[in-house]
Amino acid sequence: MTSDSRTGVVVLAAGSGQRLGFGIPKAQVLLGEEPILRHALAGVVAASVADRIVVALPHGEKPGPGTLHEVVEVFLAEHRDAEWELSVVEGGATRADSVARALSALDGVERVLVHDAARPLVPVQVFQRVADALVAGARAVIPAIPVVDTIKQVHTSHGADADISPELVTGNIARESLRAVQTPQGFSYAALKAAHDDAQYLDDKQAEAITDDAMLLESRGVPVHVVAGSTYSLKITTPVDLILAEGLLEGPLAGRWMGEA
Ligand SMILES: Nc1ccn([C@@H]2O[C@H](COP(=O)(O)OP(=O)(O)OP(=O)(O)O)[C@@H](O)[C@H]2O)c(=O)n1
Ligand SMILES: C[C@](O)(CO)[C@H](O)COP(=O)(O)O
Repeated sequence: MTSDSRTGVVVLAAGSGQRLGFGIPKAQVLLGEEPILRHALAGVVAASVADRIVVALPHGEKPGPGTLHEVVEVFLAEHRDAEWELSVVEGGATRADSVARALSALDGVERVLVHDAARPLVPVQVFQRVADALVAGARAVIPAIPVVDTIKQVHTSHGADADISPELVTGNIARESLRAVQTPQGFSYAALKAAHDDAQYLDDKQAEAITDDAMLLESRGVPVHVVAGSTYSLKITTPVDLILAEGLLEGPLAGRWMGEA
């Protein structure tokens, strides 16, 4: 445990996985031989940062064989003697709704990590870097990695050029200061809860623009600290991500790779 005060971890598994396209909730899709959610829970537990874990499951899912509820029940049964507590909540219509519902079930913790089950291979070191930064005093901390591609700004071309291609370049953005942001994102519980409570009053367009939790804190003037993420923390969004994740599960290039995950 990183500290003696209580840390909660929210595991978001309530998404439908439209872009993955398996016709079942994404967290239920097998990665190797186990559902994505099971990998995510194993990662959280291996990092030893959680006193309490709350898993957001798809809205309307009833417990039963072949469900994510069952994945959680089996995981719990295998960790009967664990020191952490684990509970489930029904997720909401959007990621932010699911976070808000899970936060309500975590009242009493001092710090909270919000993690996408869709990032099932996050190394324990990343969880620990985030948790350690919170213990060191950060109210908000996110893991991120440098952007490797050249980044250009484009505009949808409506002129004659639209016959040639659908977009025109309007500028370049220096990538040195850009970061691709991952989860788990860590927060003071009180700060994140207050931000989510206020976010209820955003209109649909504003709510749609909020794609991570840190944005809510940034808009309230809370400094958001960045720690090193990992290429292993990729988000499974489309089928190619699942192929990449299965490759990572098999191991780092069969021993030929000498880098840090
Ligand atoms: N209503 C929602 C929507 C998303 N999520 C979670 O938020 C994370 C990031 O979402 P994303 O990758 O976009 O997942 P989906 O919403 O399932 O994907 P899609 O948009 O392709 O349907 C995932 O772990 C997902 O389960 C959630 O808990 N509740
Ligand atoms: C929170 C997140 O994982 C950070 O990269 C990401 O923004 C969530 O992705 P979504 O597809 O927009 O839900």
